[in-house]
Amino acid sequence: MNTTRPKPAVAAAGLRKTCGTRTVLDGVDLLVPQGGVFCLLGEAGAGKTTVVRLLSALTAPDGGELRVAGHDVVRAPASVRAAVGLCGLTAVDGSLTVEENLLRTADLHRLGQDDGRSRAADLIERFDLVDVAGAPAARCRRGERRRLELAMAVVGLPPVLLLDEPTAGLDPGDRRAVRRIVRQLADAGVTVFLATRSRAEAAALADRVAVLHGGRLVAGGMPDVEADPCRGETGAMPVRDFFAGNEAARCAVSRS
Ligand SMILES: Nc1ncnc2c1ncn2[C@@H]1O[C@H](COP(=O)(O)OP(=O)(O)OP(=O)(O)O)[C@@H](O)[C@H]1O
Repeated sequence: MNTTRPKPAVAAAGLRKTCGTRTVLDGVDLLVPQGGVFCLLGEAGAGKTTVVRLLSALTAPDGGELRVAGHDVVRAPASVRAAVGLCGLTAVDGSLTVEENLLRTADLHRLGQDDGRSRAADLIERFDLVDVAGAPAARCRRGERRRLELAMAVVGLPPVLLLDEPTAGLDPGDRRAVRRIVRQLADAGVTVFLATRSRAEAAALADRVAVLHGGRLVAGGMPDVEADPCRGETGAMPVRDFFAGNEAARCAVSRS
């Protein structure tokens, strides 16, 4: 019998980050298992983007431990960067077509010409970009551009995908399309770590939720979505019993 437990996608212990004299993250512990969608929920300024930047090894912690896909962000930042996809990290070049942007990203991941082409074609199909594949990215609508950014983030087949407010600024139809893609990626085995201010977003997508408030985690667990027939269909539903009995968490998200 194989008793080896799969490594968590993210393991943080006592994570601290300061900016000047300001403590932005104050001892954050996180354990994100492989697979599924993990939502980090919190109001503006809670520290979500800082967590995402630490997870992608774009910045280093000032204290605590952080491993992503089994790699230590301080000792092995290059391995962490290779293991994560970060939406928006590779900038879309508006003068290139949608397809060319994907091929360029595939090239950055050293996929090789044939693999790059088939990966780009697959993503264009699956992310509903067929109609704009040959158009300059600058002409894409906002929702198409967001789907392109998502596709570019997963060209290299990262085991962990980091998303910071992936549906912000999108209209409801485009929001649903992005959520559908996020769900498909998670169902295909990608661990999605999604930072959001929106309880509706967390309720629509999350398998697990942690609530960040003032740089500290104040709640975590599984949303009560099974009882909610609207899951994934609407951005406006109340999140019933989402943080039952946890007043701190309710306060933390009351303005989101
Ligand atoms: N480089 C920096 N220098 C000074 N303060 C910073 C810096 N980066 C972040 N902060 C502060 O740290 C806090 C957390 O910022 P962060 O962007 O991580 O929050 P957030 O939860 O992502 O917020 P939002 O939802 O508005 O994006 C904020 O108060 C922000 O002003």
